[in-house]
This record gives sequence, structure tokens and C-alpha cells, in this order.
Amino acid sequence: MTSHKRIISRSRPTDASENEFKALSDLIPHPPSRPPLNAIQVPPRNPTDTPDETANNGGGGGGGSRPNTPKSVRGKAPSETGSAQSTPARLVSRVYSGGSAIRRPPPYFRGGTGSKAQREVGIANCGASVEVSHFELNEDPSFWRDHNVQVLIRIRPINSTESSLQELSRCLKQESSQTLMWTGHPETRFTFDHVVCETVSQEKLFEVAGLPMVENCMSGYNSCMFAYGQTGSGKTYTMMGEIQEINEISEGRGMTPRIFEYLFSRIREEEDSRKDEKLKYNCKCSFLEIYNEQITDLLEPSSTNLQLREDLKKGVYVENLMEHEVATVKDVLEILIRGTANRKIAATHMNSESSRSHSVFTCVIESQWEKDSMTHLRYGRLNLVDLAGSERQKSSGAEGERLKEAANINKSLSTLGLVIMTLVDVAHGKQRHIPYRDSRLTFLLQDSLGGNSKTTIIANVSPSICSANETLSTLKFAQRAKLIQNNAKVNEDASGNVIALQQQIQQLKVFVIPRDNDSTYGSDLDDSHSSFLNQKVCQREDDAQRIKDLLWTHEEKTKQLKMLTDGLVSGDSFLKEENDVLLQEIQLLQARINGNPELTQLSLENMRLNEELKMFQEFYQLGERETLLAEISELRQQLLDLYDGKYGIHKLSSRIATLDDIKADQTKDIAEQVKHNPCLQVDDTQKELDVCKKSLDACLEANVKLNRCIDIYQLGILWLPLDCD
Ligand SMILES: Nc1ncnc2c1ncn2[C@@H]1O[C@H](COP(=O)(O)OP(=O)(O)OP(=O)(O)O)[C@@H](O)[C@H]1O
Repeated sequence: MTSHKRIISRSRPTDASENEFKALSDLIPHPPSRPPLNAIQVPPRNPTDTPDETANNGGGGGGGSRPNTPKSVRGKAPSETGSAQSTPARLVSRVYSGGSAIRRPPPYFRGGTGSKAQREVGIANCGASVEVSHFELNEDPSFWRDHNVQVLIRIRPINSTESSLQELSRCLKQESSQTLMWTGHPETRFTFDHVVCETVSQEKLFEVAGLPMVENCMSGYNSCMFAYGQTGSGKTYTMMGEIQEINEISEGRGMTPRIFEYLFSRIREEEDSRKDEKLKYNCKCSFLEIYNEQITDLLEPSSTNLQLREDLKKGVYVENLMEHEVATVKDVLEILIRGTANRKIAATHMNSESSRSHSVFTCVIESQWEKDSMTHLRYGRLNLVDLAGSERQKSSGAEGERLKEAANINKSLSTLGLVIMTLVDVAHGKQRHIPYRDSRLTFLLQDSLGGNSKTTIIANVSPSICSANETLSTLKFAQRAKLIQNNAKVNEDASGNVIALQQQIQQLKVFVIPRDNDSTYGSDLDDSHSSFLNQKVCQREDDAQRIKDLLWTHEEKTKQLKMLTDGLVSGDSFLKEENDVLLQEIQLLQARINGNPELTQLSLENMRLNEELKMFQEFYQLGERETLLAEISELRQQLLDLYDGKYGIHKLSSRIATLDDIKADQTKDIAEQVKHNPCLQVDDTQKELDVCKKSLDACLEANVKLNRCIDIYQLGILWLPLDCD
């Protein structure tokens, strides 16, 4: 049996309590020990510390006056971790660590099938024993309906180093399956979604936290689980646990192998039950580490210093990171073991096999099925993150290279803390810039922190008084993280609809095209219909693509706006970007119009109608019609007056000339309007125009008569002086 980290290092039991079980362990074959591929040698802390000893004995534990931390601390030897015999994990661990006896745990520790009642459990600590309360975990299958962030505290058993230093003094007192008390000064009570006591098995923890995550991913939600905590607090144990050889199953296996066991069994189940919908799943995995702010592909270790990129469709991704298709648990285990062997570890005072990097195991789960003539596509991204441990330089005893690593680890963890603090502010409605880009870790996990993801945080703590301060700071971190608000949504791809449209057309063709005996006729019709329909499909596809591009420009715009409000870009460069995006948008819209003749026709018609509307509005609003009518009635009145002889001849003729001018202008206007505006054919207006025309005709007739009268009067006037003379 190999522990998660022991995969890459040799175990040499040195602890007296382990030796107790030597006889039995000798009977059990050990797996071939692997050479430490990437194990980093700890610089000797004093002349008696050789690197070799350090690696084999638990490293820093051997330094100074501290008692040696035997290798098996990492292997969860029961005698060291206090409650080992109560967790099935440790039983297996003993087998392979070469010094443990197989002891069956009490049945209520196995898989959480026991009653939920609190039990008093004896936890052994190097010969001494202490009563600690056992609390079952409360499963709540509906949790993820209302929450997107779940925070669990996992308390690991006290280990031998802690117990030898501080006996069994504890800084934590668990009060229920959700609350615990930090017993330092001042005493502080914390409440979380779950508090996982040291006797809870890996299996039970998986059932509560891992299983619902798999369901979420299968439904198309991005999900993320990360383990946080001080160095040696049990993060790797939680995430990886004890991974045996590929073909063997260990009770101590952690979240990651269990998640994939369950995932593949659910995939089989779903695919079988939805055969009629042709449901198919596809999974792709990648495994990376972030070490000293550099990203390395753990499955291709020569592929180092990989760059993070951001894409609107893909989100944040690692350029050139290899993705491996997986279809079975074996495939995943093979990747896990290979990748873990390449992970950077080293011995520190706190942990003989301390992970010096953050590791991210990612699986993209895609599903495709057909329903109601539609092809549905869904995908969920599952991130399983084992963070490097936070550590106080004093207690970790880090020096040289270890110190540089520790500084980088602490820097990225403090950025993580800052991001979480800012997200909490944002959740309280404050406008804040979130410093995702300040570390590779937060940039990569951007979606899992305050974004589109359902996220589980497992904060690992030691209950020992030796780690009281670190435990308190982890609890505070977890408390803040609980306040993050994520916005998880199902990832569904609408492009499936184009395929569905094509299928629909094919189906409709069967009904629409008449099938008679004349095969020639049938096939001709078939061909013409088919080419017509194909043309339509192409048109729709082009249109769909253009709409997608438009959507992209809109997303780009939103992103720019966000950067502007966050103060990441200046107003000038924002306007320039905005201008470019708008130009792109215009081009896209233009292309959309050009690519669709029906749309062009409609838009022309729309423009014409708008023009007409504008003209009518002006016609009524400016009161032209009323003015015209008023002029006509005035003219009439004047004619009548003229007949009554009220006007002098000169005045009359000048008035007539003015009226003629007005009439001519109005007639011209109307003629122009009629000429340029076919809209005047519209019934109502036509009627009004007819009335106007009639009035004008009457005016013109009256005018002719008036002119005649004027002529007669003028003749009369001409003759008058003659008479007088
Ligand atoms: N719940 C647990 N039950 C039994 N043993 C545990 C438990 N948690 C941790 N251990 C043991 O404690 C030791 C340290 O655990 P682990 O390596 O997982 O810590 P870590 O937080 O990953 O440390 P680092 O940050 O330094 O990598 C290991 O030997 C592991 O087997």
C-alpha cells in the first residue's frame, strides 16, 4: 500500500509503535518502492542530518531537539495519528508502510452507516488514550439547490509528534456536526456546513461532499473542491488519500479516486437508462502543479512554465496543457499516480512529505443527447485542488530553497485570502477590484471563486494545541470563505440546435414531399426541395454564426466596461476599444443584412414607411392643411366681396396676384408631394386631397371669372375718361 505521497518515496518505519506490527507486515508483500522522482532534498539543519536520513525519516522532524517524525506519520500509522485504528484508511496504510497490524475498525466508523448519535470514542495516542466525541455527518441532498459554496472543516487525529510534544492537549472542542469551539483565548465558536471529526471515514466524507459534486457535474455545473490548511493538516490525505496499485482498492483512498469511481458508475447507469436519447458522456483530464508561481504539466513534466490565457468561450485555461481522454477508473488512477509522482514534495519540520506546490486535477465532463428533435450538449468542469500547506517559517523550520518555496506558497495563499475577502465585500454590495491576477492560483481558479461554479472548500485542521494558532487562522479563513457568493449555471451549448434544425428539416421532408409511383417526378421534387431546404439551412447556420459573433462582441463590451469600473483601463483606451467593438458590430450587422435578401427587402420597406410616416406627421403637425383651407375660404370671401364691389380694382388685382402665387406654390408642393410620395395614395389622405383639389379648381374657376370681370372693368375704365372727355 502506498500513501498518496509515498508513491514517490520509500517508507522506512522507525517508530516504536510501528515496530509492534512488524511481524505481521512482513507477511504482506510491499509494493515495489519508487525512486523519488521529484522529491526535493532538505538541506541538513545540523551536521548530523544527512539528506538521506531526512528523506527517509520524516525529514525536518529529525532536526534539532525535536523528536523524529517517522515516515509513517505521512502514512497515517495509527499509533501516530492518534485515531488511526478507527479509520479504515489507516488499516490499509499499515499494510504497506510495513509496520502495522490489520485491525477491523468498529462498524460505525465504516461508511457512516451507524446512528447519527454522538458517540464517545477512544483515540489512542502513543499508548495514552483520550475520549473524543464522534459526530456523524448530516447528509443534505438538497444543499446545492440553494447554495453554491460549501465549507467543511476536517479535523485530523493528533499525530505522534504533537502528542509527544504536548501530550494530548487540544485546541478544539467539537460541539455538534456543525459547530466547534476553539478553546484558546478568547474562546471562539465557529459554525460551518459540516465539521468532520477525526473519526469520520474517507468513505463517509465522500458521500457527503464528493457524491453530490459528481451529480452537479453530470448536470452541467462547473464544480470545484479544494483542500486548504496548514502544512501536515491532511489536505493530500483528504484529496488523494492512499492510492494503491491500480488494481487494488484501499479504504483509505481519498476524494479524487472515489469521485471517479462514482462518476463512471453513474455515467454507465445514465447511458443505459437513456439509450433512447442516445446519451453519451465524454471525460477529459489534465493534471498540473503550480510551483514557485510556475505552471507545470504533471503528466508531461518537461512541459513547464505554461501560460494562463483567458478566452470568452473557454474562460481561463492553461495553454498547451495536455488533456487525456478517460473512460474508466483505471485510466484516472494511472494519470493520478503518474502525475503525483512528478509533484514536488519535500520534508519539513511539520511534514515529512510536504507538498511544495498546489496541484489541480481537472476533468471536463461533456454529455450529448437527443430529445424532441433537438441535440443537447452539456459540459461541466471539475477542479480538484490540493493546495500547498500554509506554514509559519518558525515552526516549519524552512531554510534556503524551502524558505523560497514557503514564501511563494504563503504569497499565493495570502492572495487567495485577499480574493476571498474582496469577494465577501462584493457579496455585501461593495464595488471592489478582485485581485485574481495577483497569483497563478487565483487566476486559474477564478471561476471557482465567485464565478460560475459550485465550490466545496475543505479546511483541514489539527486539533493539537501545538497548532492552535494555525488552526485558528484556518478556521477564520473558512468562515470568510463561507460568505462568498458564486453564480453557478448549467453549461449548455445552443449550437446543438443547428444540428437539430437540420434533422427537423429532414423529418419534415418526408411528410411534405408527395410520394407517388412516379419515381422520376418524386426524385425531381425531392432534389429541388432538398436543395431549397439545404439553402435555407445554410442561411440559418450563417445567421446563427453571425448572432454568435455579435454575442461575442457584446460580451467583449461587458468585459471592457467591467475593467473600466474596476479601474483596470483608462477612459481613453476604453473608448478606443469600444469604438473598435462597435465597428466590428456594425460590420457584423451589415453582413447579416447582406446575407439575407428577405431581411434587406424588409429593411428597405421599413425605411420607406418611416419616410412616409415622417412626411404625414409634418403635414399635420405644421398645420399646412389648415393653412391651405383657410386660404381657400378667404379667397372665396374675397371673390364674394369683389362681386359686392367692396374692393378697388388695383387692390383687387394685387390680391389676386398674391393669391395666384400662393395657389401656384401650393399646387406645386402638392404636385411634388404626389410625385415623390406614393403614400398619398393612402385612402384618407387621398380623400382630403380630392377635397382640396376641388376647392382649388373652384378657386381657379372663380379666378378665371374674376379675371374676366377685371378685363370688363378695365375696359370700362378705359372708356370712362373718353366719355368724360
Ligand atoms: N484524517 C486523517 N486520518 C488519518 N491520518 C491522517 C488524516 N489526515 C492526515 N493524516 C496523516 O497526516 C499526515 C499529513 O497529512 P497530509 O500529507 O495529507 O498533509 P498536507 O496537509 O497535505 O501537508 P502539506 O501541506 O505539507 O503537503 C499524513 O501522514 C497523513 O496520512
